[in-house]
Amino acid sequence: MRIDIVTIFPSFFDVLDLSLLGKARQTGLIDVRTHDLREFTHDRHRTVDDTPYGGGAGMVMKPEPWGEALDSIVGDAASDALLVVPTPAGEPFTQRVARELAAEEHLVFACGRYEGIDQRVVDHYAGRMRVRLISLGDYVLNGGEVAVMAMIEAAGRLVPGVVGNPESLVEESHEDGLLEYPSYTKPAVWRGLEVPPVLLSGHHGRVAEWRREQQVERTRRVRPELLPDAPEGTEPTA
Ligand SMILES: CN1CCCC[C@@H]1Cn1ccc2ccc(-c3n[nH]c(N)c3C#N)cc21
Repeated sequence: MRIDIVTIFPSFFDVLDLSLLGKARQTGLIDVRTHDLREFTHDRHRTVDDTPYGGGAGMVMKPEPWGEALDSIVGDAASDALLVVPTPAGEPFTQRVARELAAEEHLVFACGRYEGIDQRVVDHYAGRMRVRLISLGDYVLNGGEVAVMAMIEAAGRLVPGVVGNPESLVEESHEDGLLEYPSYTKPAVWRGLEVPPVLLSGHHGRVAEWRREQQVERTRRVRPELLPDAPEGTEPTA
């Protein structure tokens, strides 16, 4: 998988050199390239924003630098790459969307700032490649970088070979539609708190049954709307 990120804060993504994704980069499983949008400006001040047509507060990101930056990545014709634009106005980012991104050969992320990117950028590239507007959640960030970091981590870890033990991906929250069960490790008693005895029983069947029950109970308490039989409009009971 190749990932290109266009941003005015390229160093924000230096952290991707660490941990699992760092190893995936070193082994060539994931090729991550950052591009400084200001490198595609031509004025002395390296301007990337301007006042909004129609008035209003804030600034809007100019289309010209974006066009030059994205053309430098996908060329000036049709492309099989997927352009992902993080925005509060996008489709919700879920584990299903993470799986869809993980299946892509080439992802291009456009990190906006200010009030966002001139709409014509999305409209222009929608004519030559697939474009998805995706929201990290129902709250407002100052730009797309945090969202892109989360999307890259959530999708990158699903790329075959990135996580050592693929089995560990199966029993995670949201992977099977339910929240994950509680986990414990040594010591068996800590500050008077004991590990649930079934986990010390060595009976794999009972452990599996207990873990499933914990998943359902936790999901019903915290995110009942995720339960397969949840009626429309279900609210958390926690
Ligand atoms: C604050 N400012 C005026 C209101 C509109 C947003 C703008 C800031 N901003 C600029 C580019 C940009 C991209 C993503 C997000 C974003 N916020 N919340 C999410 N779940 C996001 C995603 N994914 C925010 C962004």
